[in-house]
Amino acid sequence: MNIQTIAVVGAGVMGTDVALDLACYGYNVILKDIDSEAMDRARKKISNDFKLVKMVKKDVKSRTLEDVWGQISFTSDYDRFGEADFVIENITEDWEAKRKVYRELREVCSPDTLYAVNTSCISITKVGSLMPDPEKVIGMHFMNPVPVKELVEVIRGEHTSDETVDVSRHFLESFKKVPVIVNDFPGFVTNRVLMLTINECIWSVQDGVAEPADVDKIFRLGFGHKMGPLATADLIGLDTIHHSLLVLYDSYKDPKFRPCPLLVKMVDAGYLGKKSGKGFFQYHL
Ligand SMILES: NC(=O)c1ccc[n+]([C@@H]2O[C@H](COP(=O)([O-])OP(=O)(O)OC[C@H]3O[C@@H](n4cnc5c(N)ncnc54)[C@H](O)[C@@H]3O)[C@@H](O)[C@H]2O)c1
Repeated sequence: MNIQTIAVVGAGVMGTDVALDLACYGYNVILKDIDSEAMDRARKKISNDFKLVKMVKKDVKSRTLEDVWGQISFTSDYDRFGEADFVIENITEDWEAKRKVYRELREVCSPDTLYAVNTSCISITKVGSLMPDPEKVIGMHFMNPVPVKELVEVIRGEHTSDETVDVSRHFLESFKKVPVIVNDFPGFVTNRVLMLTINECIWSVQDGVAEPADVDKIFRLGFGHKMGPLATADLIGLDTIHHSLLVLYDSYKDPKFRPCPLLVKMVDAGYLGKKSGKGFFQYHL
């Protein structure tokens, strides 16, 4: 299958960087969001993150920011989705929101289009059940920040075909990703473990065991992590952590996944982490 045009749905933290990464490797990208402010932030993020890409990725050194703008078209509608070989969906981690989008996508895309769900915890099988051809639906859990992280956790839904897995693997390798294929279970491997760790660290802060900086220092110096769990939570977005824990809690019906009240309070207060300028730590926007 010759993949040239990728429709990226959702221009938030992940979708924007997915679009940038693909554009750096010459793919035609249609980047869609329903929020005009998100689009403005996406343009700014692409300009900023492109500098990072140039520093860390030797194979795209000859690319310019003008090249990148030439590869990405920004849109708030589905007009060009019929051209998409692959859709990579990165909207908010919320089942009802995702359900609505897939209902729309099935009306506007070609029958040959493949669908990659970028989700932290939502079942790929459940997303597949929304589509006429669930064999063409696969999970692609990209790591943040996308252009510098090679790993992609690829999730095979119950009905995902071997062909979709093979095409996805080759597609990801074409822009220097390293896919690891796992089976579909809520949270997969990464977030089943990571969300629990982050949540437990937040409980430790709430219980007054340690300040956020010390919690993270323990993980960095004690366990050799490059980044502590609370800085990771800020990078991911505390709203996304909250949504992910709710999905895990609902899926396993296990109280160990209940979101810590301090997390809920911070989300209610608009302290979403790096994207809002304040989370467990402070950031310049
Ligand atoms: N943030 C991370 O580190 C991370 C890592 C891996 C996977 N994920 C997953 O990726 C997905 C996106 O996460 P994010 O952090 O980019 O979220 P985000 O909140 O930063 O961005 C989501 C974007 O989706 C847009 N959106 C919502 N409904 C839409 C619709 N119907 N059509 C088009 N756009 C719509 C919003 O306007 C927003 O710009 C989530 O499912 C999340 O769990 C996030």
